[in-house]
Amino acid sequence: MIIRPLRFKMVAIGKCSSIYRASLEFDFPEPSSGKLGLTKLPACNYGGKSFGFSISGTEVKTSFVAPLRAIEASRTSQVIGKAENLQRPGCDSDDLPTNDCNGFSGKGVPQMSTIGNSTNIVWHKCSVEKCDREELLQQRGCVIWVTGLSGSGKSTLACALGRGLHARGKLTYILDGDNVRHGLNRDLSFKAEDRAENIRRTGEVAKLFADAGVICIASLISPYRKDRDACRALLAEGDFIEVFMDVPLHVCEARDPKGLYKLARAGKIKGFTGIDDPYEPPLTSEIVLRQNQGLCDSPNDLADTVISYLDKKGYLKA
Ligand SMILES: Nc1ncnc2c1ncn2[C@@H]1O[C@H](COP(=O)(O)OS(=O)(=O)O)[C@@H](OP(=O)(O)O)[C@H]1O
Ligand SMILES: Nc1ncnc2c1ncn2[C@@H]1O[C@H](COP(=O)(O)OP(=O)(O)O)[C@@H](O)[C@H]1O
Repeated sequence: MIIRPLRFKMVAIGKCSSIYRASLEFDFPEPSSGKLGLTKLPACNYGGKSFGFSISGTEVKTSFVAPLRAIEASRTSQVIGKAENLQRPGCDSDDLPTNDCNGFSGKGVPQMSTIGNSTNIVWHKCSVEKCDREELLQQRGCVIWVTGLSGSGKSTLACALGRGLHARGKLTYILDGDNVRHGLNRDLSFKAEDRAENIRRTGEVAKLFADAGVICIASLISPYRKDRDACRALLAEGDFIEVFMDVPLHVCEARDPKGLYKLARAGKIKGFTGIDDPYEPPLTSEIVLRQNQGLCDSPNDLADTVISYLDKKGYLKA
């Protein structure tokens, strides 16, 4: 196995003055077998099998198996509220889309909606839908939302998970808090309302990836329960899988790979999560990854836990 060095470069992006572009990778030794190998990192306190976890949550619906309908038709419909309220013609039944190519059904004027500041908008629906994309990809789109303190191992898990799923032929995409703040969210700071907007935007993007059929891995501190729950509410039941990196503050602070805790303790960074800004731990995560007796599993073992969950819930097939 090859472990590439962990590299961090501190940069100032928009209002964020101390975020890092992270680059870390673990190469898995057994890609052909599709089985993850154990990774033991020197200088990391892994301790073999002693990282505990628990899995909870309700059974997800069975996957849609409708054939791909490459029909050049489209339709419009009004959509308000949660994704589970969306009509899914062509997915859950043999109904074909009934609207014509101009996007109107001929049954009257389409209903307009007002969403936020957008007035007079109409949802435009296409006949190639999520289930069709999932059929192509042979997987089910979902969002794995990794939350935890800075230094708890979110990015490391996200990378290990991305590699593990990639080795199994699954399409993933990582939305890492640090990285998303380099572009889409470069205008946001770390004050509460900006963190909320950071989570909201990332949640919406993650939802689009899931709709594309991709297994989207979002790794952000996402310290406020309300914001995480709002992201959950964007997705259909079961499609939002919250992974809580339940690593105590003193462990994260001891790791301090970017030196941020040190700066926060010295008062040089204000409003740092866990120091002088709150972190609200999840109450009902699907997966909790926690240390046991001060030791934890390797990132690959942790990724295996998540992959087993996805497999059990049917996300690794269409
Ligand atoms: N004030 C403050 N509080 C917490 N974190 C800070 C802060 N300032 C900069 N950083 C760096 O930004 C990374 C967290 O970004 P996120 O987008 O995940 O944060 S949040 O979800 O909006 O709270 C976080 O990266 P991770 O260590 O990967 O979590 C930090 O490196
Ligand atoms: N399972 C683990 N056990 C021990 N150390 C880990 C583990 N996962 C990550 N680390 C180390 O902890 C530090 C923080 O990891 P990172 O993934 O950057 O956390 P986060 O993204 O939550 O800030 C890094 O030095 C990393 O090597």
